[in-house]
Amino acid sequence: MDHSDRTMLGDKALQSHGGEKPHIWSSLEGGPRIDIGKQIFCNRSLNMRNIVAIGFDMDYTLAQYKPETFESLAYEGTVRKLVYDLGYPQEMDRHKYVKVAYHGFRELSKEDKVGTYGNTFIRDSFDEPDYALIDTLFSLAEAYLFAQLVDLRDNNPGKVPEGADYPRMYKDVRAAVDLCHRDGTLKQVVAKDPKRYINEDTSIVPMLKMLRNSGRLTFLVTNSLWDYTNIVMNFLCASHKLEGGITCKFDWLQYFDVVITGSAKPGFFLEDNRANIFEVEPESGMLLNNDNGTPMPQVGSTSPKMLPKGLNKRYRVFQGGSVGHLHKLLSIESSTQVLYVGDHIYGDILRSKKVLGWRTMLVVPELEREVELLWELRDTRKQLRLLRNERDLVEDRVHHLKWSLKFESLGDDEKQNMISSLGELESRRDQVRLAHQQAQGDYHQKFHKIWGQLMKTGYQNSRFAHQVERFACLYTSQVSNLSLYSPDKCYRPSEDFMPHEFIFFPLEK
Ligand SMILES: Nc1nc2c(ncn2[C@@H]2O[C@H](COP(=O)(O)O)[C@@H](O)[C@H]2O)c(=O)[nH]1
Ligand SMILES: [Mg+2]
Repeated sequence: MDHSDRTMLGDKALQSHGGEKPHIWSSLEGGPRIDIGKQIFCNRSLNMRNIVAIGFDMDYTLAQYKPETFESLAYEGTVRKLVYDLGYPQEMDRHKYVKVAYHGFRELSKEDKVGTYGNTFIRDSFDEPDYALIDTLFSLAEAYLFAQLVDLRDNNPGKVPEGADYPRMYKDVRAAVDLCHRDGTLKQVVAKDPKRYINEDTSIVPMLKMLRNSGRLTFLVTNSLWDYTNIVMNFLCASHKLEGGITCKFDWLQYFDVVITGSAKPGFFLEDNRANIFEVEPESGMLLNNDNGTPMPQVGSTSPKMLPKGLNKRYRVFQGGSVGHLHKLLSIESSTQVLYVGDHIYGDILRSKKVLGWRTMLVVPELEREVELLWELRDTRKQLRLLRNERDLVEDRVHHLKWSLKFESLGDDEKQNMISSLGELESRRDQVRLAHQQAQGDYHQKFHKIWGQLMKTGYQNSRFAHQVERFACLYTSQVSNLSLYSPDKCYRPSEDFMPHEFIFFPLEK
């Protein structure tokens, strides 16, 4: 590994977020070298000095679920509901992949793809209700199961319940997944053994402490309800202490000025949302009426019900409400003073940015490997560009020869020479085209066997990348990457390039 490799990749050994000694910016070892997979990327300038409050989503942002256990839990829970409540058969093959242009597990031919989706590249038109968006990791089990049912219906139509066409099957899967999230199928099991389902991240507490020491307010806004939130946050913020035998049920609340559970995002971000807000009594989970965050007496009582003794009143937990309540509780004067970190481009990022004007940071766990691979495959990319340039060059020469043969008055010898050159060039063009296609396919498969690069569709940015660019001011692979940067950092976007400017750049080094 040469020096530039070390600079780009940083020192992994120093940055183990799951390890005992988290490496954060404010520690003595903290500094400018950051592993590329853990860097924070910037779409729009963001000066952290202007940020007064930093908020976090919980599920798949602070809490990263383990795919090998959590996704199986979601998948199996959903299958049980489909089989026992909705009459679907039990046998469904598990070990295949799906892709948008697949029908079940059958890849659509080019013609079928055009027939189904049209041949234009309209990134924004694939919206609900005609399309289902798989844009949160929670949706994976659902997408996989639906593909299995499509296969089952095509191959064994008699085995799916009568009248179950594709739309109905999707609705059934959706309903079963939804129920799994509401009736305890997932949460009861995770709550019993969080360590089995959620990654430990010992950087979270130091990150929150650093942000708070820098004078920032911190808050949590999650769609999960209080009982589950308390279990997950206890695990994330106190698991190492719990192992020492200390039970610290609400200690984690000290890291947040306000906690809002059951927030019903994205509706939460609408300023005209009239949802009621309730204060949660942490011990009992009881909901207390309040007036815009101010405690009020319950009917039959003359004084507001106070939280249990010993629980610092400064730490406040709520359920429901809207962004208006939150701004009031935190004394936020302008939306641009708030940075919100979430994993769901639609539920967390799009509305909060577009409607409200909050600054946003999207967490994309797949990005870590994607960025590392981009770095590892830089020579391959250079080869691809060379092949592409060669293909263009040969194609241009073929066109030119064909034109000359058609329109120039040529002597017999000259014409013969041109015809044989044309033959050679056409065969070279076919070779280069094939080599380019194969190299391009191999390159994409390095990222994901079926999907290829997350942020690309061929040479263009994917729909997901397009949304990230539009709505996420910052994006990164893990929430705790924030701990690797100064809390006063001024994030600046990279320079924009138009296609004509690439003429002047040498191929990547
Ligand atoms: N009722 C449903 N709940 C769902 C579904 N998918 C996810 N979820 C739940 O939402 C929250 C997400 O919390 P956040 O911290 O990311 O805001 C979590 O409790 C999930 O269980 C669904 O399809 N239906
Ligand atoms: Mg989330």
